[in-house]
Amino acid sequence: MSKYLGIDLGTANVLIDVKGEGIVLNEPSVVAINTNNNDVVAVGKDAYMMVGRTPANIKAIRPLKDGVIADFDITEKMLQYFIDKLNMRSRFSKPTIMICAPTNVTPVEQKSIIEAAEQAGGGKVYLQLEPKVAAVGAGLDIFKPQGNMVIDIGGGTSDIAVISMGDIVTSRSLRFAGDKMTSAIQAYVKQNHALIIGERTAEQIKMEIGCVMDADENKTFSASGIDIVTGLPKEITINEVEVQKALADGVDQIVEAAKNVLEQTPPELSGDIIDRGIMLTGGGSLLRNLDKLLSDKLQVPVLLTDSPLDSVALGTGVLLENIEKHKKY
Ligand SMILES: Nc1ncnc2c1ncn2[C@@H]1O[C@H](COP(=O)(O)OP(=O)(O)OP(=O)(O)O)[C@@H](O)[C@H]1O
Repeated sequence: MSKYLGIDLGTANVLIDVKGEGIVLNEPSVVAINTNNNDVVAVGKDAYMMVGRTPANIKAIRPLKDGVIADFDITEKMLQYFIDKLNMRSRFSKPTIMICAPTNVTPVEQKSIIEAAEQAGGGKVYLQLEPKVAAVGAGLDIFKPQGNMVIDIGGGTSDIAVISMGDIVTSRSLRFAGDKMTSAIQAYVKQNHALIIGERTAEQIKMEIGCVMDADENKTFSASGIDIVTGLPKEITINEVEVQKALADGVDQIVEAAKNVLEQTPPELSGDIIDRGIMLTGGGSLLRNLDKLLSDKLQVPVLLTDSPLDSVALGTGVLLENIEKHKKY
C-alpha cells in the first residue's frame, strides 16, 4: 500500500505527519556531534537535552538557523535519522513525501533535501514553502480566488504572506522569530540583572511568561545563571513586564513587515483579509497577547490557530490527501 509522509523541516522542530495516522514524530532540530571524529552522538530530543551541557569534545548543533540551512551535511543526517526512525523501508512501499523547508532555502539545497528524502526511502518527493502549508494547516482554503493572509512565526523566520488561488501574492520573510526572541531575553537579563543565562533557560522564560501587551508584573519566573561580577551561580526573579520590554523591538519589526505586506496587497484581496482576518500561526505566535497586539496595530482581526506548532505538519497532511486535485498548482 502506498503511503504519504509530510515533513516540517523547521529551524526549531521537525514534525512528521503520516496520512491516516496523524503526527507521528515531533522532535527538536538539534544534533550532537563528537568533534574528534564527527560522529553523530544524539539527534532530536536527546540532543536538545545536551544544549549548554556538553563536554569539550561534544557539540550540540542546530543545523538550521535563521531560516536557512547552516550545515547541510548535518541537516541531511538529521533528516535521514528521523525518516529511518519511522522504519519506512519495512513498513511502506516507497512513500510519497512532501517536505516543507524554510523560505530562504537555495535551489541547490532544495535539490539536496529532495535527494536526502529519496535516499531515506522516499518515492516521489515534493518540496513546499512553509507559509503556504502553514495556512492550509491552520484551516484556510488557499485554492479559492480570495485573499488569505497568514503570519507564521517560527524559530528562525517570521513569514508573512497573502495567498490566493494556491499561490503567494505578496510576502515578507524576516529573520526575527522565536530564536531571536530567546536571544533578546538573554541580552535583557545580562544587561538588567548582570546575569548570564543559557539558551534553554531563556527559552523557558519566553514560554512561561512571554508576553507582548498588557503584561502583568505579578507573573514571574526564577532563573539561574552566572553572576557577571562574581562569576558565581545566582538566581534572579524576572517578571512579565520585563519580558515584554525585552521583546518589544523585535515585535515592532513583525508589525512593520505585516503593514508592508498589507500595503502591497491588491485592493480586492485586502477586502477579503479585512472580512476574514489574518491567521496567526507558528510556535512564536503563542506569546501572550500577540494576536491582540497585531490586531490593534494593523486594524484587522487576527485569529490564533488552534495548534500553532503543528500547522505545517497538519497542512502537509491536507495537501497530500488532495495531491491529485492540487497538482495544477
Ligand atoms: N509557549 C510559547 N511561547 C512562545 N514561544 C514559543 C512557545 N512554544 C514554542 N515557542 C517557540 O516557537 C518556536 C518554534 O516554532 P515552530 O516549531 O513553529 O518553528 P519552526 O517551524 O521549527 O521554525 P521555522 O518556521 O523558522 O523553520 C521556538 O522558537 C520556540 O521557542
